[in-house]
Amino acid sequence: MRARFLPLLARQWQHQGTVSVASGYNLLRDPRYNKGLAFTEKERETHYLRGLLPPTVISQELQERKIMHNIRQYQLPLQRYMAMMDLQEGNERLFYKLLIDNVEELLPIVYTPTVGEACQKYGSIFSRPQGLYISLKEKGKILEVLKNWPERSIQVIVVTDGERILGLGDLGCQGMGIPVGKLSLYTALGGVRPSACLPITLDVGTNNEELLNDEFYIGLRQRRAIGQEYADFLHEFMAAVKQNYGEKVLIQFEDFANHNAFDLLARYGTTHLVFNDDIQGTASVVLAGLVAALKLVGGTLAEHTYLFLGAGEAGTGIAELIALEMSRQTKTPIDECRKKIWLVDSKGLIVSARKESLQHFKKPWAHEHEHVGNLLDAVNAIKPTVLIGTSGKGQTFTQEVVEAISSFNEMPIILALSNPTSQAECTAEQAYTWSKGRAVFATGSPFDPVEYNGKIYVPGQANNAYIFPGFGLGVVMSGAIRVHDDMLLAASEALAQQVTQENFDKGLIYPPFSNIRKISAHIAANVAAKAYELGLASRRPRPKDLVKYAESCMYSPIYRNYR
Ligand SMILES: O=C([O-])CC(=O)C(=O)O
Ligand SMILES: [Mg+2]
Repeated sequence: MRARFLPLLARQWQHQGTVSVASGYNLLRDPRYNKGLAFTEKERETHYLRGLLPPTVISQELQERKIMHNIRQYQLPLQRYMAMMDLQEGNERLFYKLLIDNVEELLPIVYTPTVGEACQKYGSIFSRPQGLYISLKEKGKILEVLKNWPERSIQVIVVTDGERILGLGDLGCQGMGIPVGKLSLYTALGGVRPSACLPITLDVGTNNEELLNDEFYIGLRQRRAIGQEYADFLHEFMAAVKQNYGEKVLIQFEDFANHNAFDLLARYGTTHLVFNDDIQGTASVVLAGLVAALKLVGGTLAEHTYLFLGAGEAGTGIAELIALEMSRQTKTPIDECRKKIWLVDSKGLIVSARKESLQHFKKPWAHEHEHVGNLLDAVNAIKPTVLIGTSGKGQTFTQEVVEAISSFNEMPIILALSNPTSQAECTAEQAYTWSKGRAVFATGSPFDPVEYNGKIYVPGQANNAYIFPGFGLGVVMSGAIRVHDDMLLAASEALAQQVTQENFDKGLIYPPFSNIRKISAHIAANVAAKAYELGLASRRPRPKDLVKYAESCMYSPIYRNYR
């Protein structure tokens, strides 16, 4: 049997202390090593593939052209999503090659918005499981479950409990599409090795009646665990992760509901390497966009007035990072800076009279003001220069709202951040039309360029996908043991620096995704530099050129030659 080992596999398995046999047939079914028709004659000979493949040998480039051609034949985004997932499960390198080379076309398929629809229909489209499912059934055995995952050296975990998937609400166990999608971006956009990425869904039940009654639902059929039961389960999970993977695994919390997200970040921020993408990643990307937007609109951060619709993770996270940066720039206490930022929630403007009844994460934003019941009145009362939507509810920036903010701003900055597309506060077309082409506009989900009065307007995509892959790479490559707010500011600064004059000329406040690997390398380098500066980096010695080092760490999807 010895001759049947793949040298590459044999080495890795020996390292893990296991001995397995990769015969030619199994090799074709191992997504990590499969190359399909791109196996060379020599490889087919040495790795027992003769007869298992048709005679033709083709290049990875031709495979790529073929798959793109096939994917474009599908009319429905969900079909394209399923084709991409099949490819990921069949030929991992080809999947990443495709995603990297066609990032602008494929991002909306494997990620927002299509991934949202995929989660909603996950039970029906489910074919091969991806990621690790840890349900309440595994309580007391979470460490054992982690050990069932085939990889040992994990660098990044993205974990959800499915309670607030994008702006779509509680999708229970079917939220798995999100960690899978986020980690695909960690690899494609940030260059973290796929084998070092672990998507996890914690199934603590769901309160989504439709799913509970759906015969195809894949999760536990019970209502959500809450209170102590929830806290204990999460605690077991967090402890097991640290025990199994050590201190330097980055745990990204994703799409948890507000009532858990802030507490989890606070509780584990001092003992684990944790990052909440919806609070911190979104904040970092939006701050970068604002800093860039100031070059178009003028003024400093502190000279602007901000109004948010939505006071959850994204809203308060962004608000806090803006205030932090403002405080730094002006050397003013952060409390003072917060006064430039106003938030509206479902009960109206957040004002001091409401303070007692507010959830703790909203309290810092309760300023002196009379009661204002809705967004339009708040816009007229506060007269913001920047309007940011983070409520998860679509079509809430109405024509009146956009016209109002455009009436007292030459160039209002309007960010409609809620995802997916159906939940966007307004569309790109609405923003440009209602502001008469004057808005500096970006959205969370992708929107096509819009023609208005004979001019083309290109909306930017203010999505945390710009930040978390590079941020994660920076954390991992420096061996950081904790996340610090200054590292988020460093990521933000690096992203803002990547916006070119050519982008500004098109009204863009973010660079295009086509350059994302280069952008990620700069973000990673800036984040790592900050981690070293703060004494949080454990990788010694510090590489001299961090951008070069980041680039050298990045995974390449080009096929390897097997001896
Ligand atoms: O996934 C995305 O597109 C951005 C995000 O984190 C969210 O909306 O929760
Ligand atoms: Mg999210």
